[in-house]
Amino acid sequence: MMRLKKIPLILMGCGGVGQQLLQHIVTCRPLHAKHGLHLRVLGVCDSRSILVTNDIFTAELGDSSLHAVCRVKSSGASLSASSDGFGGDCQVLSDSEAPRKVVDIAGLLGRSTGLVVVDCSASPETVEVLKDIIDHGCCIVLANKKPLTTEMKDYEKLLSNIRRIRYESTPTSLCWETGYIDDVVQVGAGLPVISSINRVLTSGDPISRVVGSLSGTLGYVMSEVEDGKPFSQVVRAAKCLGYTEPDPRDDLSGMDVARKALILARLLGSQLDLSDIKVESLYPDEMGSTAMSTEDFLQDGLASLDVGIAERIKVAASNGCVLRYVCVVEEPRCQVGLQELPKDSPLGRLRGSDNVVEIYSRCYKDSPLVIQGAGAGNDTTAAGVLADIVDIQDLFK
Ligand SMILES: NC(=O)C1=CN([C@@H]2O[C@H](COP(=O)(O)OP(=O)(O)OC[C@H]3O[C@@H](n4cnc5c(N)ncnc54)[C@H](OP(=O)(O)O)[C@@H]3O)[C@@H](O)[C@H]2O)C=CC1
Ligand SMILES: N[C@@H](CC=O)C(=O)O
Repeated sequence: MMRLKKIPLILMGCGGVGQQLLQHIVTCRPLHAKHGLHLRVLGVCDSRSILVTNDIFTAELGDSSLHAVCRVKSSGASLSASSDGFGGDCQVLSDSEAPRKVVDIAGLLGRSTGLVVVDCSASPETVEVLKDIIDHGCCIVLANKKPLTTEMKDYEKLLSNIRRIRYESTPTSLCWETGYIDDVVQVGAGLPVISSINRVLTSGDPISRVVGSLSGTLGYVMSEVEDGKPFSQVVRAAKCLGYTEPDPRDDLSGMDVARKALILARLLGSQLDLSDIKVESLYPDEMGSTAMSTEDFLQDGLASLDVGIAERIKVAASNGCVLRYVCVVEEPRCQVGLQELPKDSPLGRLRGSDNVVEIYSRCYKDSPLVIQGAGAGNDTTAAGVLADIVDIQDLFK
């Protein structure tokens, strides 16, 4: 019988994307087994706790425990509130014990069996854990953009020891690996953005400009409002479809796109910080997170934006154009905001939550390298994250 290669894994963040990832892992068991692979989930964290197997060396959370995690989290409860329902050989640790446990496990497994820590949270706080665990030689796979878009020194730390980066996604789902076995780093998931950028760069072809529509939410919102639907209604629909960030203001403020732009700019060698990026917000400061809750924003605030957005779209249409939220990375400039674009341009033709990225270089000067495809959604994102994990299997014995 074929020996299964086992990849130990801890998941941080078990919301829309994290739950879908657990479901994909369970569903893909037979497929992975056929390829001699088994993903051994040792622990799952939410914002307050970790559910972890009692024996990290030989045991794992069984599939019935993973299903139970999904049931608990989709009901909105905390893992810590449901400690009895996960089966026998595991425990729930809460508060500061949870991140400490992840780092402890990384210390025990990083340089023996290896360990992948997957960040499917939307939290800026995980960066501290991630910096510690890469020191232990672990791999990290990120759906969360925040760890790569904090201070430059954090970014440099996370990318220390990089020999290779691959990126296969909406520029969001990233896979990192450092220090383990081969000092290799990979980034990846669905659309081949970073791997394409890297191929261009390593061939000595300097990239002068990257332009794209990188928000599934804003792409969907703009094309639906063009079709006559109210802005507030389509933003709520985008949230239900799993396109938006947990607080959709992260999308509507342009900050989520700015983070993607920053990841691309840093990949091209720029030393920019988030505050250096010119960002256009689609709502006023008075509707920010310090002024109102997400629920109030969705229920009451959003509707006040309907008329203004519809008017801007009408003006664009009268010029034969559509509105697209565009990201431009062109040293020393990096900016994100709405632009009026011809309907038949690559960005103007985009519909729904698709993303498109155009890469301009010496070789791709007049005719850019164009990468396009589905840009948001829990299923697509989780599938990309899973592909990233499987992609680094050669780093495990
Ligand atoms: N949806 C999409 O199309 C895409 C999403 N992404 C990214 O995926 C990430 C997850 O998105 P989504 O699933 O929608 O978000 P959710 O808000 O649904 O889930 C976030 C999860 O992270 C947990 N969490 C919060 N803080 C921490 C922490 N410090 N440590 C561990 N876990 C924590 C939350 O816990 P609790 O349940 O206790 O609140 C929750 O389980 C985001 O960063 C997003 O940008 C990337 C590409 C596409
Ligand atoms: N909220 C994001 C999800 C992926 O990063 C988007 O809409 O693109």
